[in-house]
Amino acid sequence: MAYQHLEAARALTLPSREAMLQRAQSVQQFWSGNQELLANAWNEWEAAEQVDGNSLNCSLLDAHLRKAVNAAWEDPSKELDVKSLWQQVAPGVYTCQFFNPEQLGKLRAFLEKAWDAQIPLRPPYGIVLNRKGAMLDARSEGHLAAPSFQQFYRELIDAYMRPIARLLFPEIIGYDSQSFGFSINYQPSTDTSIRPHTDASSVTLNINLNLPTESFSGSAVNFFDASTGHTNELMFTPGSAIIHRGSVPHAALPITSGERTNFVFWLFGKQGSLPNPKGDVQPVDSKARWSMPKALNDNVTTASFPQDSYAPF
Ligand SMILES: O=C(O)CCC(=O)C(=O)O
Ligand SMILES: [Fe+2]
Repeated sequence: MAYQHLEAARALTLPSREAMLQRAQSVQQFWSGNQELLANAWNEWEAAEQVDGNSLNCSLLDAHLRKAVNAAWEDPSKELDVKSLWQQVAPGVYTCQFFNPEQLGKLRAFLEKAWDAQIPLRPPYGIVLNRKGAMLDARSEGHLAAPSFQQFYRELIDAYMRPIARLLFPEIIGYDSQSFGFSINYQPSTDTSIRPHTDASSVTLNINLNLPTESFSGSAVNFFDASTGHTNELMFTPGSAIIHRGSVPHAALPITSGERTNFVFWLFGKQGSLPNPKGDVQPVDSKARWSMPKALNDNVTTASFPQDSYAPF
């Protein structure tokens, strides 16, 4: 059999939604017991589907952001050009155009294809179990382990999210070595909203993946400003991103038509550690912010950013 792992993975029976919601032990056993099989299956899937390993790359990003980030990696003294692309919309909350909407079709096509691969993917528990979402980070069992996706995900986290987060939220330095990620999808008939909560992250990057042709109504994200009592209601547009301190309370309002698909990425410190809200912030220079794991393509572990296996959910 040419693709024996792929076939074996497709023959698995996914635990029921009820069992997942109850966090039954059999569910945990399913994901941990099949971890290696699933990783092999995703490898074979890329070969079987002739997935172009280079189709997911930074040309999908907004050109202004990509250019400014590349320039800052070359010369960290240019980092303010990155910062100026992010607009503060509430305390601890910034927005920016992240993906180029015209390019997003490539990413969405890949994700749809992966969704249709019939390889079990673990949906994110988060606040509620999201039916059409997937775990993305290699620390998460049942994650989207397709190698080309993992390479792209690492680049988004290591080349973009971490230095941007350090620029906007200096207190996260030292609490940003670990990454976490999942996708979410809202539809009026399935998962519609998320109640108010804070994230177990030092910083969260939430990126919309809707195509320009995919409109939706409702589904604003509310951010609560404890100092004023104000609620700031933000709407995603195709490819736009919100980056916020994990500690800022937020909620997603019910979606009333269409669909919304997002990537949600978290950073935190070793074993889930988070910055002390009252702690002193150590001043660091721009070079330290734009210091990079040695090899971006080196799946997870790098000398400067060793990953642990702690997962918040
Ligand atoms: O609806 C959103 O985009 C926010 C999602 C969120 O806050 C979460 O998954 O923790
Ligand atoms: Fe959240």
